[in-house]
Formats: sequence, C-alpha cells, structure tokens
Amino acid sequence: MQFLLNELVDKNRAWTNYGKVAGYIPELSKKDPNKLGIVVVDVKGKIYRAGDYETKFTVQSMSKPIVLLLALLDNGEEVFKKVGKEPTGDAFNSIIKLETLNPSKPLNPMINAGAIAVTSLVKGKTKEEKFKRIINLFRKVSKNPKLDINMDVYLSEKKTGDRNRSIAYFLRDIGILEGDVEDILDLYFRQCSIEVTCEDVANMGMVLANQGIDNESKKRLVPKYLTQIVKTFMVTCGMYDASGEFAINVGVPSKSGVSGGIMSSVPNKMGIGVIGPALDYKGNSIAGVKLLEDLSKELKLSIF
Ligand SMILES: NC(=O)CC[C@H](N)C(=O)O
Repeated sequence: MQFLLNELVDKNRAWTNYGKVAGYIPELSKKDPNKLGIVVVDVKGKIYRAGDYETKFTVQSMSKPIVLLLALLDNGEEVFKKVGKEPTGDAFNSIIKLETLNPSKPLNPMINAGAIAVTSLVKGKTKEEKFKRIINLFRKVSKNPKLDINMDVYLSEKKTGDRNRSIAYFLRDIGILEGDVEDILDLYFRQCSIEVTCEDVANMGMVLANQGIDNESKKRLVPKYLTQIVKTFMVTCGMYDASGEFAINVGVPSKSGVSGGIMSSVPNKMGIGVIGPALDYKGNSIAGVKLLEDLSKELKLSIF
C-alpha cells in the first residue's frame, strides 16, 4: 500500500498544474496549487501517508456531512422538513432553484443553501455553545483534540461571503431559517474554517466507513443509520454537480471542499483524506480526483 500511494502521488502530481485555487475566498487564493497529499487509514488503524500529507487546509464543504450528523442527532428526520434529499445539477453555491421550486427548500444538505439550513438546526443555548458542540464532534471523529479554526480563513470568508449571505437571507424569507441570520452564517463560516490535515480527514472518513464506530476503541460515536444517510448524500451530491461522473470513475462516498480537500469513506474498509488545492470549474481538486480514480482502480474500491 505504501509503495502504491507513493507511486500514484508521483504519477498524478502533474495534474496539479491544471486548475486554479479558489479565489472567491481571498485567503484561499494564497495556497500553493502544486501540493498533492494523501492519507489512508484502514479499519485496523494502520495509517499510510504520501506526498504533501502534512499540508494544513480548511475543511470547507467537507464539514457538511459532519454537521449534518450533529443536526440529525439533535433533530432526527425533522431535518428533512428544512432540506431535501435530491441532487441539484447546479453549482454548490447556486441560488437559482430556491426561487423556482414550489414549495421551496434547499434540495440537499451538501450544497451551501442546504448546509446553512442544517447548521441552523444545531442545538445550543448560545452561538458559542453551538460552535462548541460542532468543534467537539469534529475533534472526536478526527481523533484530533487540537482541531481549531484558521482565523485568517474565517475572517476572510466572513468579510466576503456575500453569496452565502444572500442565500441565508433568502432562506429566512421563505421560512427555512429561523433566528438571527448573521449568527447562523457566522457558525457556518466557522465550521468551514476548521483547519485539518489529510490524516484528520481520513479519520473522519473512517468513522463514516466504519458505520459510526471508532475503529480503534470500538466505541460507537454515532448511530449506524445516520452514517448511512450521510454516505448516501456523499455519493449522490458530495462532489457537487460532478457526483455522477465521480461515482462512475471512483465509486466511493466522498465529499470535496473548495480548499482542495476530499474526504472519502470506503465502507467497512478505509477512510481517505486527500489535498490538492487546484480546482476544476466545478470546485473539485483536479489532481485529488485523478489520484482517487487511480487508487480506486488499483484496489477495486468502487462500491458499485
Ligand atoms: N464548496 C465549498 O467548499 C464551499 C464552502 C465555502 N465555505 C462556501 O461556503 O463557499
């Protein structure tokens, strides 16, 4: 496995010359596009690392499946009164269907509109308590008690996130969001700015792959059926409007983020964390996706 990972990172590094780092969050545009790293954690707890696996990056949309777990723990299936279960075929930050669908609600929790609605459902008396509950779940599933926000990325997105702000105000207008919109957005920006490495992300993917059980302590962290719901969303909507192609070429429940990270869960086998900041026009890491395609073919990881 170690040899294979080294070989596949070397082979796919050339792809980092294609695509662009995300520019709409100014702090992300400073990232080195030529990084490519991967960590694989298997169900027995063995860890394999290759390439620029030590690179730090923010979770961005890879936070969506984890916060969805928390909202489902807090509210059960009531969550789906506020957000649907279907793919959109639109970009992750699209607004268009919010107005044209009737009755209107975000189509799924993996797009920004759906994720903002999900974040609003996390329980807690104050914003601080809500964020504490969010970061604590991240620390638990990543096995990294030191996980925290990257302040520069957080402030950068908070200052420039007008599209998300528009989405959130629209969601309040149509009755999906309740409460203080700026507070909900602030929580959403914070969850996106949690700083991780490939190993943290691989561990997060492992909990989902292992049906909610910590693969080492064997403790149950979240109910199995919630991990099934989340993994299904990762298959159908996790790579935004490229989820169908990714399902054919890789075939593993995965979630990408605009930082260039990808979290993958191979059911009952492994968690994978990948970083490659240069993105295609849909917002997925070009080299990261190519690397996962090769790994999936070599190890026959497709679930289909
Ligand atoms: N695709 C993403 O990773 C989006 C997350 C980002 N923080 C945003 O809301 O725009």
